[in-house]
Amino acid sequence: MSVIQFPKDFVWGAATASYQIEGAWNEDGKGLSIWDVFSHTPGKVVNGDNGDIACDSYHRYEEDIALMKELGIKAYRFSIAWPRIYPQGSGEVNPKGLEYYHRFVDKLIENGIEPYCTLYHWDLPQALQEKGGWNNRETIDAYLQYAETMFKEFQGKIKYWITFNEPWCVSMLSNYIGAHAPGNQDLQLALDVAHHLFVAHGKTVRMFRELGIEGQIGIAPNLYWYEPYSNRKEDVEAARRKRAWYNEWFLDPLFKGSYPQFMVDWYKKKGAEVNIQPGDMEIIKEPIDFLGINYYSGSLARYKENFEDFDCEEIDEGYEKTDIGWNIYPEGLYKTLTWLTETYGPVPIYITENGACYNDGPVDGRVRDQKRIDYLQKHIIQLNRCIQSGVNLKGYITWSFMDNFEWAEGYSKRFGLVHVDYNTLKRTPKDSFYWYRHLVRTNWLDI
Ligand SMILES: OC[C@H]1NNC[C@@H](O)[C@@H]1O
Repeated sequence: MSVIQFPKDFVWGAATASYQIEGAWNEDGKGLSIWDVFSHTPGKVVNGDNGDIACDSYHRYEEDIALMKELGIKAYRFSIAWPRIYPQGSGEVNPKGLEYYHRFVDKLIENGIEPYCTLYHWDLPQALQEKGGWNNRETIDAYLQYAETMFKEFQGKIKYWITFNEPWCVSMLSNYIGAHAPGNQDLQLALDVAHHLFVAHGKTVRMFRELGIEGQIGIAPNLYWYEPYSNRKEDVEAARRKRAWYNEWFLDPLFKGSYPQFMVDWYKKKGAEVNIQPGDMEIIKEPIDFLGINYYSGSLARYKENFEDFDCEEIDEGYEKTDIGWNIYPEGLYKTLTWLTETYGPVPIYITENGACYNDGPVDGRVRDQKRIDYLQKHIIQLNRCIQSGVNLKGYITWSFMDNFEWAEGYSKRFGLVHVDYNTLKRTPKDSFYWYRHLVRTNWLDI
C-alpha cells in the first residue's frame, strides 16, 4: 500500500444544479424554464420524467446541508435558477427567489461550507427562449442584468462564481445534436449560441471586475480526451478534430481570443461559420481567475470518411463502462489537464465535475457502490499525477452530491454519493459517501 497526499489547501467538494435537484418548478413566483417546457414535452425525457419535484431540495435544503456537513466537504457547487430571480428573464426581480437563495447560502456558510455558484446551468427562462434564446444577442444583455443582480445581492457571501456550465452542452448538445433543451438541430445555430455564450461570459467577467466584486470568477467547460487509433495521419487528424469539437473550440476563445482555424475551416466546409461582431473576441478573452473542468470520459478515434460530424468514429477498445455507457478513462484526465496547461499556461484549475453513473440501490439500508469508489479513486490518483506534473490544480468537486434529474435520461441514471428514493425522497449515503468523507478528512488516499 502507498499513500497519496494532497496539498493542505486542496479544496474537496461536491456539486449539483438547480433544475436537477430543487423541484418547486412553479413555486414562489418562479417563471418557466426551457427545461420545464422540454421535460413536459412527451418523448423528450426517459420515462416522461421531469424536474417538477426532483429531490425537492427547494424545501429540504437544510437536510441536504446537514449531510454535506457530515460529508465534511469544504465547497459545495450549486447553480441558481435564473427564472426564480427573473421569472420573465429580465425586468421585475422576484423577491422570493432572492430570499430562497439567501437562506440557502446563509445555511451553507453557517456550516462552514464555501458556496461555489454557477450562474447558468441550463435552465434559461422560457420567456427569453420565446425571443430566440441564446440565438438572440439580446439574451446577452438579460444575462448581464441577472449576473449583476446576483453579484450585488450576494457580495461577500458568494466568492466563487462560474458564468456558464458546459458551453458545449448548451450549444452543441442542445442546438445541434438536439438531445437537450431547447432541442434544435442546426450547426449554424449551435455555433452562434456558443459565440453568444462566450460574449456573455466575457462581458460578465469585465463587469465583475468593474464592480469590484470580492471573489473569483471562471467558467466550466466539459472536456474529453481522444487518442488516435493508430499513428496513421488520418487517425491522428481525426482524433485532433474530435478533441477540438469539445476542447479547443471552447478554450481557444477564452485564452487566445480566436477560434481554432482548422476547425473554422472544417465548419465552413459544413456550411457554417461564426458570426463575429467587431470587439467580440477581445471581450471573450477577458482574463478569468480559474477554470472549472468537467471531465468524465474519452476514447480512441479512427478516421472514417463521411462518418458523423468529423469523419471520425470512436473505437471501443474494451474500455470498462459506467451505467450510462461512458468509457472509464482516467488517464484521459491526466492527458487533458497536462495538454491544457501546456497549451494555455498555468491557469488555476478546479475539477468542477467528475463522477460516475452507477444505479446501485439500498440493500438492507446500505448502498454498496464499490464501482463508484473505484472510478473516483482512479481519477483522483490521476489528479495527483497532474499536480506532480505542474498542473495548477486547486480542488476537486465531484459530481454529484446526490442522485438527481439526469436531463434527457431522467431519474434512470444515478451519479450521487447520496442515494435518493424518488418515491419517498429519503436520502441514503452510499458507501462512496463514507469513502469520500475519509479522503476529505485526511486529504490523502491509500492506494
Ligand atoms: O451527465 C452528468 C453531468 N454532466 N455535466 C452536467 C451535469 O448537469 C450532468 O448531470
